[in-house]
Amino acid sequence: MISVSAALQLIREHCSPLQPQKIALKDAAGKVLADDIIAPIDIPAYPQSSMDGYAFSFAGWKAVGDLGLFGEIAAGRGDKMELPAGKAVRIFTGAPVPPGADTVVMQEKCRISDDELLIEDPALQTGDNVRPTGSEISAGALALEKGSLLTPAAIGFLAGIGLTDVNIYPSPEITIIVTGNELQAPGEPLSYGQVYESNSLSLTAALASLNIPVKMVYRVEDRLEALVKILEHALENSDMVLLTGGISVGDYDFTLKAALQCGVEQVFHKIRQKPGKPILFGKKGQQLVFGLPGNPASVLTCFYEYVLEAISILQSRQVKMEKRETSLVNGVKKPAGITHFLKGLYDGVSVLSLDAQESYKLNSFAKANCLIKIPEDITLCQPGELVEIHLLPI
Ligand SMILES: Nc1nc2c(c(=O)[nH]1)N[C@H]1C(S)=C(S)[C@@H](COP(=O)(O)OP(=O)(O)OC[C@H]3O[C@@H](n4cnc5c(N)ncnc54)[C@H](O)[C@@H]3O)O[C@H]1N2
Ligand code: MOO
Repeated sequence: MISVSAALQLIREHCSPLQPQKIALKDAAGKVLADDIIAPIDIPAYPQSSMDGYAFSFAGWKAVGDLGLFGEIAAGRGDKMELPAGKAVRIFTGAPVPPGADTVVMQEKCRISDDELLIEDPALQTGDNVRPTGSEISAGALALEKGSLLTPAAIGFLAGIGLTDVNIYPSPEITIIVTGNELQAPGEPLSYGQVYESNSLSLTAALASLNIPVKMVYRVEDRLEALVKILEHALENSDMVLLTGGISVGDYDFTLKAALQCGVEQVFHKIRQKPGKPILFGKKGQQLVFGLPGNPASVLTCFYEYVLEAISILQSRQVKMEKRETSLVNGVKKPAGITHFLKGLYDGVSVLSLDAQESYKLNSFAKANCLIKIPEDITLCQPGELVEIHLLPI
């Protein structure tokens, strides 16, 4: 059995980023940029009016007073007009401000009299209501850094500088295998000795919150040959396989055996922690295998504490939980030599360790917003003591 920190270190040593892929920008929402993006052109590409009104030379206006009118420029006008001195041109939002003009007055702040523009905007200054060329971004400047998350705004920004595709770190292809003869699908009647299968749903939901679709979910009975067959198939098609159940010492626990039989190299098995003690982490080539202990709270705790660490590396993005120090509302006791991860409720000031911490219960986990980490050597935490919490990414 190894410590929590040794397990995390081994995960870091055995994971590496997935190969970047070029994809269409329209499909890139939620992905992570694998390259710096340099703006290919100035945006705006021309001085652009930000108002409906009139464009003119500010210095010219100050010199001559009222301005004569000279045509109009609507957004999208492609021919470049030159504005004669002493003139103002009718202009609309988004339209190019022509050479010879440097300022736009809003139409609400001027009036036309005898074909002349009378500007009634005492606060107006040179350059007002004009978006200068390159003022969003100039050609050659860093538009978005490698590692940035492609949010809707980031996608719009990159489209706005003319990009059609981007290099991203792909989402890992993840297959879930749940094991157990006792598992019954929710919605079906529950016979004696059966439990409703929930691990694949909680894991799928946890991955969905990271924008990672699950490639496939398999349900396998407690039979070595059956598990080997499915695991072999999953390994051929996945970057990561998450198994749940069958990783302890029972006669029907076949996860470790099946993994070894499939050529998976065991990196570690068992961490000095509760819940989730018998977790397995292994590797076959570049493919990662987590054998998560079947108890539903063990599955999720191990997912948050360890699988997130691996996904962060595969995708070159931080999806790990935010850590904070805060004071504990209620005291907790535990034996030495084992790290505990307790379901907690953090209100921004202090954290309450919830009831129902057993690993077969999700009742308290369903209400928790963090895990409280009580280190190996601590046996007693008094109310008011500082503890480390890991905020759940929910
Ligand atoms: N003699 C020992 N027994 C056990 C030990 C031990 O050290 N010595 N460790 C215990 C600990 S700690 C854990 S954690 C569990 C892990 O067991 P497995 O990974 O082999 O999991 P299973 O036995 O298959 O299942 C455990 C539990 O979870 C329920 N389960 C399983 N899969 C699902 C699912 N998909 N959805 C909902 N519930 C599921 C299953 O019915 C069991 O109740 O081992 C202890 N035993
Ligand atoms: O390590 Mo287990 O998850 O406590 O029941």
